[in-house]
Amino acid sequence: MNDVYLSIGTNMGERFENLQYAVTLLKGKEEIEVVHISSVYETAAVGYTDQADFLNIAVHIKTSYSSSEMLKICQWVESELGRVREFRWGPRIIDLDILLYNHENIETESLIVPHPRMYERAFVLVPLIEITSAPVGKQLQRAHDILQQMDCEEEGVTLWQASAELKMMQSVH
Ligand SMILES: Nc1ncnc2c1ncn2[C@@H]1O[C@H](COP(=O)(O)OP(=O)(O)OP(=O)(O)O)[C@@H](O)[C@H]1O
Ligand SMILES: Nc1nc2c(c(=O)[nH]1)N=C(CO)CN2
Repeated sequence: MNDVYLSIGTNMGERFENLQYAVTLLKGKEEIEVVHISSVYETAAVGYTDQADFLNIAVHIKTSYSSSEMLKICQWVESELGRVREFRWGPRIIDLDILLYNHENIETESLIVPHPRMYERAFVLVPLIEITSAPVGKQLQRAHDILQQMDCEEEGVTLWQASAELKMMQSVH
């Protein structure tokens, strides 16, 4: 089984329901076990800043899918929620990014892992580190070290809901 960390973000429509639906779709796949879901964080938009705040979570899954299959699953979830690609870093009903796939470094035309911008994004690092009690491996240790230097409030990341409802959806409660 492969250990995979995903980042999920949304800033359109019913944001919490969007997160719930995305996790439900992942859980519905026989090849995916949802091990941990972070609390929900409200985060100021990064990149293109003239848009609504996001809700962000990180999810740890175990899966037999390869990394390229996992990318397809993420894109399938996005399309099931009706995501329309408008412009880079623009508003979105849902966005699933693969942060880490085991300890692998992957670089293909369609997939780069670790996610190339994850280490500069507090909205990724805060939920990610929350669900990794011991940062095992170089990549998580780096995420942990960078986060220690960040001022989360200044970065616009605040706890929105330590969501029991979402936590109920993970296999370890
Ligand atoms: N680790 C990754 N996770 C998800 N998509 C990736 C990854 N690496 C490369 N991609 C590619 O990035 C493409 C664009 O993704 P997307 O439109 O979600 O970008 P974005 O979310 O707007 O920006 P960002 O990549 O900065 O998060 C996808 O079609 C996918 O092939
Ligand atoms: N706060 C926040 N900002 C973003 C996000 C996101 O999920 N949260 N996703 C982006 C593209 O991946 C660009 N900017």
